[in-house]
Amino acid sequence: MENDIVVENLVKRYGSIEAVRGISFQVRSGEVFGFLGPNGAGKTTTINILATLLKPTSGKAFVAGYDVVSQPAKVRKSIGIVFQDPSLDDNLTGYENLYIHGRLYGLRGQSLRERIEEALKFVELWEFKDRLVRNYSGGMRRRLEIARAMLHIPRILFLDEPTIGLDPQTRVHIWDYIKRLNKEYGTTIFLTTHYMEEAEMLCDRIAIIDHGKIIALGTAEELKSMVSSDIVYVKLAKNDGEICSKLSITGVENCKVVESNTVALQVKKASEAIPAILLHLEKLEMRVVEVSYRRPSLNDVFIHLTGREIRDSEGSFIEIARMRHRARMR
Ligand SMILES: Nc1ncnc2c1ncn2[C@@H]1O[C@H](COP(=O)(O)OP(=O)(O)OP(=O)(O)O)[C@@H](O)[C@H]1O
Repeated sequence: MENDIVVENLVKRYGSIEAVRGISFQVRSGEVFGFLGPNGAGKTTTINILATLLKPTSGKAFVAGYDVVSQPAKVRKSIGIVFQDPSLDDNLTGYENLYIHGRLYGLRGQSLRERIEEALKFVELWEFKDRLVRNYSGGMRRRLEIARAMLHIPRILFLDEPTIGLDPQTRVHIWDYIKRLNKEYGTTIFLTTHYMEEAEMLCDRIAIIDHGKIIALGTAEELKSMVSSDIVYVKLAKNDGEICSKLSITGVENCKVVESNTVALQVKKASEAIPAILLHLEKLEMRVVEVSYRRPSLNDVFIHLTGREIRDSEGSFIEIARMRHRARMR
């Protein structure tokens, strides 16, 4: 299968800070590929190098077959990019924003008008085309940015944290546009995110990045199989301070009280462990109110690999700080 992005031993230093520390990976043509990692992991730096906005310190990167350092113009013709920070002109209408962008890409006349109409209809903004962008909501702006990035039908689309700061409902809509873009236009998509569910929902393959290094790469299922445990939740009718010691039976690898009456048990295979756990509790005459289990999440994979969490709570705190900063800059 053809590769649309090839990265070999890429390094980027900002003075003494090594933001990207020798990463290598390939993105296949037609694939949705995600970089998942916490803030400061080096995701934006990588995307900026691939989009020719930043020069690498060393290593090689090829996008659509072109070298990002020696053939930047050819790379730029093949790509679209949606930046993490807003980059629309607030004082123009949605239509005008796309028109200017299209002219910059050499589109004009009837074909430009047709492309704008198609792109605005794709993201369901056609009826708002004459409204000033300053009166668009956060979700509408993101959609307009996607429309702008797809205007020249790029072979590869880069999305840097495509749903950062958006509410969950709008986030799901944006995911839908990204999936459709990939399916209907065959666009190869490279996106960065620190939302695990976003990586899981959208990406064919995911590279987990931390401190400038790729620490794991594969499909969500492959990554999750690195953590070979399920988590079983057992809710008891009564609180029991000794519950974990009572449940130290064969097959239970770890036990944690998560709520007063509920324990989380780490087991190899939930389907095999649950009957044994229930039988054991019955013998102890402890009444069970509820049993559920979950497969490991990408967050469990990150914890397994780094000992830390890709904390969404921390992410949202940083997002709020960033949005405030942006608002002040406007
Ligand atoms: N222009 C710069 N000068 C100095 N350091 C930088 C610069 N840009 C990024 N860094 C540092 O490089 C590291 C990687 O940053 P980068 O923005 O690529 O990470 P990220 O994973 O995209 O995180 P975020 O989502 O917060 O942007 C961080 O330690 C950051 O502080």
